[in-house]
Amino acid sequence: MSFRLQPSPPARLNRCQLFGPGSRPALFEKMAASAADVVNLDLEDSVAPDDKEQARKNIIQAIGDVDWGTKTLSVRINGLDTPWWYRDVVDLIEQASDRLDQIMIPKVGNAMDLYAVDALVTAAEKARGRTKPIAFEVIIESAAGISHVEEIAAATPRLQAMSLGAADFAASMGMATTGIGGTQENYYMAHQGQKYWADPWHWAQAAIVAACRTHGVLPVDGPFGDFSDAEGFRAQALRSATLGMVGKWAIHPSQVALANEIFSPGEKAVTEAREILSAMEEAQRSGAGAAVYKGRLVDIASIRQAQVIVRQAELIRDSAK
Ligand SMILES: CC(=O)SCCNC(=O)CCNC(=O)[C@H](O)C(C)(C)COP(=O)(O)OP(=O)(O)OC[C@H]1O[C@@H](n2cnc3c(N)ncnc32)[C@H](O)[C@@H]1OP(=O)(O)O
Ligand SMILES: O=CC(=O)O
Ligand SMILES: [Mg+2]
Repeated sequence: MSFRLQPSPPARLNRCQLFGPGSRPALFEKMAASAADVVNLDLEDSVAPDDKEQARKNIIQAIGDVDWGTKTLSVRINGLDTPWWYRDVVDLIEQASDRLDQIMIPKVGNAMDLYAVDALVTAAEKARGRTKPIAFEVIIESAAGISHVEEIAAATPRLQAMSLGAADFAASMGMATTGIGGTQENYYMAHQGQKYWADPWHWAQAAIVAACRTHGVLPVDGPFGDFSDAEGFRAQALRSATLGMVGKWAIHPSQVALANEIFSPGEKAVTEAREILSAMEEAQRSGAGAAVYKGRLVDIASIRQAQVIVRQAELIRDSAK
């Protein structure tokens, strides 16, 4: 056990991040009215090169005009390998209202990428006299990004969340797929004539969760492209939640309720968690470090597990007030 305590991530809900292209302003009110905790207005890959400037203007206008309620309002800027990103940052900070909470930076490859964006954001914020600092979310979606995931997670105190971008990640890694996330037909083990499918995203997700938990950042699962496959989305999201991720993207409104359901602990889980905490309080009062709950061992580590569930339930309850 390190003597350094694991930092807590930002205490905000991030069960679902709903995306929409900045070039489709007709979607903005619908995104604001959705049940997603986070809205990501996109300037990057869902916007064609000829539409970039207009999309930027649409987004800047909408940040001030639309009632975004209590959502975390985020804009995905263009990648650092494009001619658009610095203008995205400067125009957003100089021209958008202070309602903007976060900038999402795609295809981050190392900590220096974040240093560069941080420097630009810091200067623009000072020039504008902006008092609410812009938060960052990054997308890990390249071989370089996953190789440097820990230094990226530690790169700046602005960093609040980190997502896995399965589409670009697969491309960068040279994976033999055109799907966006989910089960991959050819990724299986064969045993006694049966196929057993494995999860090709698992190792990258686990690396992201570990880096995020080490540095107090929210780990998030990215897109699931086949929005007609609710069961596939559910299976992917359940695996992510089990690994420690706090939420998942929605690239279509039909995925929002699913993500919210899966990343909200159910009543049974919350009741069990509270009962474990009570059982442990009881045990500790009598000087014991362990107890039996429903026929199984619970100990001091069980308190920490149960607290994860109870804290998330309380966050959801408080956000509904
Ligand atoms: C790999 C990555 O980088 S993923 C992240 C970037 N990608 C994106 O941002 C894509 C986001 N999603 C979209 O652009 C769209 O949902 C699409 C293109 C996938 C499908 O769009 P459509 O063909 O309009 O979808 P569909 O007809 O099923 O829409 C149903 C309803 O939901 C609305 N809707 C569609 N997408 C969204 C959205 N992202 N947010 C809110 N509402 C939406 C439609 O306007 C429509 O509303 P209506 O019933 O009032 O008419
Ligand atoms: O940006 C997201 C991705 O999957 O690529
Ligand atoms: Mg991408």
